[in-house]
Amino acid sequence: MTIKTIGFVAHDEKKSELVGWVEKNQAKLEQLSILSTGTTGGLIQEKCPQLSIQRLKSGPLGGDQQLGAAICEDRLDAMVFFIDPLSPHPHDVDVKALLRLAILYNVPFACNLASADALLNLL
Ligand SMILES: O=C(CO)COP(=O)(O)O
Repeated sequence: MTIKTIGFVAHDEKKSELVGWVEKNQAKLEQLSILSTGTTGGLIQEKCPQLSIQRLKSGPLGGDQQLGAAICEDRLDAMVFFIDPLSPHPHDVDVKALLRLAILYNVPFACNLASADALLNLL
């Protein structure tokens, strides 16, 4: 499996965890094109200006659906989505739809630190 493009998403309570993980692994991630929901992508870009990040809409405004479309169109090879399991989200249906498409299209995705570390081994 060749991973050229990766998606990054995190719910608010998980954003600092994801930004820290990307910072720690940026040397490996620099070789990839990155798609990210708007707010998550902005925070990552601030800390890691050398990464090439295409920022989509914010998640609640359609960013999760844009990532889903990228999966359907074969434009996303892997995804790290740090989900907050303890808070309700108004766009929960979008989150579910994105995960459903990742499963359907056999796109590897990681939803916590341990699985994100494992995903890195595919790069
Ligand atoms: O809500 C999100 C994922 O469901 C993330 O969107 P943002 O990165 O724009 O906050």
